[in-house]
Formats: sequence, C-alpha cells, structure tokens
Amino acid sequence: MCTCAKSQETNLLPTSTSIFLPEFPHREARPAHLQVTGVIAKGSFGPVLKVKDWVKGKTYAIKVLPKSEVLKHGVLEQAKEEVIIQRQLQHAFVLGLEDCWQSQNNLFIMCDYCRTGDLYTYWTLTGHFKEREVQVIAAELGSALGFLHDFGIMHRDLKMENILLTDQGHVCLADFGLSRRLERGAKAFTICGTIQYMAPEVLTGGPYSHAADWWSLGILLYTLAAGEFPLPPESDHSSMLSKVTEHPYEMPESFSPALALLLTELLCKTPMRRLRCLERYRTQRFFNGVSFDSQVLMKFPIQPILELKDHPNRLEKSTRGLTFDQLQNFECDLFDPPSSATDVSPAVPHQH
Ligand SMILES: Nc1ncnc2c1ncn2[C@@H]1O[C@H](COP(=O)(O)OP(=O)(O)OP(=O)(O)O)[C@@H](O)[C@H]1O
Repeated sequence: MCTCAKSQETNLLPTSTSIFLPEFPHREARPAHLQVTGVIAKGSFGPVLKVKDWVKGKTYAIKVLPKSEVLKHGVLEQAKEEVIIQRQLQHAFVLGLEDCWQSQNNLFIMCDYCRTGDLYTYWTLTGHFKEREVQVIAAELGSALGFLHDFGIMHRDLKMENILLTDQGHVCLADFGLSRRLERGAKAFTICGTIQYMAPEVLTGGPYSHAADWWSLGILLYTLAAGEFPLPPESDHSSMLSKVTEHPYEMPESFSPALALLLTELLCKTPMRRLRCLERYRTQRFFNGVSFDSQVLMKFPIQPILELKDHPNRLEKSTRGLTFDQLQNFECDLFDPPSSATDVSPAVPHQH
C-alpha cells in the first residue's frame, strides 16, 4: 500500500524531476538547517558551496549541478552514476557521500568538507614535493585506487584537482563525475579524463580498463616529485597521443632509483605490462618500510598538508576567483547567498 502511494506520488512529479529519481530524492522544502557560508570552487557545471549544518554542527561541501546543464551536456546517467558509486565507497582515503537530493532546478551532492583544499593548490604553492611526502601520498592514493578497483570502479579522472587534503593531514580521492562501474577484464571506449593524465590507450579511444587509472597515478606522482608534467598539454587528443607515443618518459636525475623504477612501471605504454594492481604496487622498493594499512597510515599525517591549512594564499587559489557576488546570478533554489562576501560565519544559527 505504501509503495503504491509512493509510485502515485512519483507519477505526479514533472519529468524534469522524475528522470533524476530515485538517485536524487526530490525535496521541495528548503533545508532550513543548512546555510551556505562560502564558495569553495567553480565546478564544470555549477559551484561547489561551503555549507554549515546547524543540526550536526558540521561543515559540508555541496556540489550544485543545474539540471539544465546536466541535460544540455547529456550527462544524466553519469550524474546518477556519480552518486551511486560514491554512496558505496567507505575508505579512509576516498571521499564518501553524505547526502544527495534535487530541487526544482538543481541536483545537490553533499560531502564532508576538506578545508585545506586540493592537491593542485598545494602543488602550485610548494612547487615540488620531497620524496618522503611523495611516498606517503603514493601509498594513500594507491590504497584508495586498489579499493576502488576491487569494487569494479574505474575513477577515470585521477588528477591533482580531484585529490582533496583533509584537516588530519591526509589525501582523499574525490570527484566521481566520470567514474564508471567496470568488471575486471571488461573494457571501456569513451575518451574521457584530463588530457595530460590520459593513458595512451584512452587517447586512442580504447579499449581500455582499470590499468588507465594507474597510468594517471604515474603522471600525478611524477609531477609532484619533478615539479612539472612530463609533457605539456596538447590542444587535442590525437596530437597528445603522438606526443605520448614518442616520449621516452625518462626519469629526472634528481629522482631516487626506487622512485624512477616505480614511475617507469606505472608509465609503461603497454597496459598489459603496466604495473596495474595494488599487490604489485605495494611491494615496490620505493615503499620499503611503508605500511599500506589505512589505520597505520592515518596515524602519520603528512606534515606540510597540516601546515597548509594556515597558508595565506591557500583560499585565494582554491576558490579560483568565484565569489558570492557571482553566485547572485546563479539560480540556486535552495539557498539564499548572503550579500557580497566570500566567506561568512553567522553569529546566530537559523531557527528550525
Ligand atoms: N568536499 C570538498 N571539500 C573541499 N573542496 C572541495 C570538495 N569537493 C570539491 N571541492 C573543490 O571543488 C573543486 C571542484 O569539485 P569537483 O571536481 O567535484 O567538481 P566538478 O564539477 O567535477 O569540477 P571539475 O570538472 O573541475 O573537476 C575541486 O577541485 C576542489 O577544489
């Protein structure tokens, strides 16, 4: 009886709402216990907002996806896939999903807020990383990737901007907007991701599989340690493919032999010969003495990440210039952005 009433209710909803069900439950009322207190970043389709939950006393990040943009870009199924995937994932170094819903005009994806920002911001501020830091970041990200792949999920957009830094001094894999469920051994064909991180088999249009994520991790770790990408970006996939195919991926002399060996294995152009599973990754000489047990890793924060919280340029870099003023033009039908401010902390919580 209850199910019947529910399906009648669904039938009454407009198509612009029902097509996003059941992944994004419809909520008509404004969530009075949530208050926007800042703008974190400008995502591809809409802003990422900083929000205070006055009931839980916690701060969250909410990614706002305008339905019109989702439909215009034909990414309805991908938006649903993003929350289906993120809901399943509970791992120390993976950003989990707190809640998601839809209003008349927008989809909302709510996650824990990582106030230190993302790894890209950190990299642009510090230039390059010491090998000891690369080692811990590599262990945390490798264990996150192995966990994802065991679930049959390919991330497909591993890059510094999608690695968040936690208040506890660790990294956290985020943004499952391009992720896909893919059984081990199965292949994908869509060219997607960020051009500088794309494996050669992705640039050719596939077939590719989980091994492509390990290539992206190799590019990321190389870039952290070297302070620059192995190759600059090209304007299109085919020129990038030519560059990647020709490039020898020789390691800078400044790299230790153990790091050079790890990266050579990850940046192997033949996916079948590439280092592409956690079991082999963790036994690399570069990780001698490093535990891959999440609980052990959690006990040892990456010190510079802890220090970054107080870096004066961090916020300016990570908001990428988006302010509340610009948000006024954005129809965000659940929130009233406070008047011109980039970050507000209200003295009096909303009544509810
Ligand atoms: N939970 C969070 N805590 C702190 N910052 C976040 C959080 N989620 C996202 N961000 C910031 O917002 C940026 C964009 O978020 P996200 O990548 O999820 O959006 P997107 O629309 O997929 O954008 P893009 O196409 O640039 O990846 C991230 O690079 C990060 O700086």
